[in-house]
Amino acid sequence: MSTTIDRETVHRGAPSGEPLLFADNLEAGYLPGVNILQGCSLVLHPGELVGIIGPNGAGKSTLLKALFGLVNIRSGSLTLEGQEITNLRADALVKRGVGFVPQTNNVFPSLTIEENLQMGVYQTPAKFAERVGVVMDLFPELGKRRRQRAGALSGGERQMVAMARALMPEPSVLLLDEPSAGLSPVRQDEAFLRTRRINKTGVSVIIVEQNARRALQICDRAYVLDQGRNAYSGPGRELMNDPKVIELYLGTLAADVDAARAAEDA
Ligand SMILES: Nc1ncnc2c1ncn2[C@@H]1O[C@H](COP(=O)(O)OP(=O)(O)OP(=O)(O)O)[C@@H](O)[C@H]1O
Repeated sequence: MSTTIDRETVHRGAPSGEPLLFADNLEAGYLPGVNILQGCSLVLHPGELVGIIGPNGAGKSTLLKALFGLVNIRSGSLTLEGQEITNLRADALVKRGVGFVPQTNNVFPSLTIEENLQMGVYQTPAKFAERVGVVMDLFPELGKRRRQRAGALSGGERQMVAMARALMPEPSVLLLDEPSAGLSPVRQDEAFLRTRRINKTGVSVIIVEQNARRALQICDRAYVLDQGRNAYSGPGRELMNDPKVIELYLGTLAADVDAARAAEDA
């Protein structure tokens, strides 16, 4: 395993102290001999909301899946509270307090909302009664519809069920894969606000997002990935205003700014 990474550069703006989750120089991929992650690193400190942004195919979702044991890590290491968890299976990670919300197929459509939440604590069913109230407080919209099948819900509602299910076992770390994908602009805003609200309850969050501008607005810090490597990192608002990041990765933001300036000048 290479240890040549300049931690200061790769994790710019990160708090000092022991990270909750530390991915160090990960190499990972799907096909033999083809690495999608080519030395990615990331730290998440307690209470942080950290974003992963970057162009299509940069490896953002692959990094998240590697953190959750769904893609084999070939080199590098992953620790949770200082304990080695590299390549632990997803069910073992859930037991240790890691939750994951996939981008698609993230609910059991034939089950009711309540049954979906029960699946979230299938390893510790006795926790259901205690946790369901806490989670429903975060998603009051779901409380009124507990007996409705998840398959009959809108995309935004399914996203809520998926987040609620992942929160049922009381994770310390929540991994979210593009929670705004496929939602209308209003629903996207709600998904970002909800993510922030979950984070404020004390859950540390890593969010992968295509909508880089909105992600940077809510994140404490973010990593920009490019071709399976760390390209930039820093506080969300700082990255939003970094000309290099705008030019290379926030094309839409640059276009928005240009359009706004043009409108002001007209
Ligand atoms: N199951 C898979 N099998 C083989 N290759 C895959 C698989 N999933 C993703 N890839 C490849 O891995 C690379 C990175 O994909 P990934 O989904 O991690 O990127 P991303 O940054 O999340 O992109 P996007 O924003 O488009 O979702 C791509 O070249 C993709 O084709």
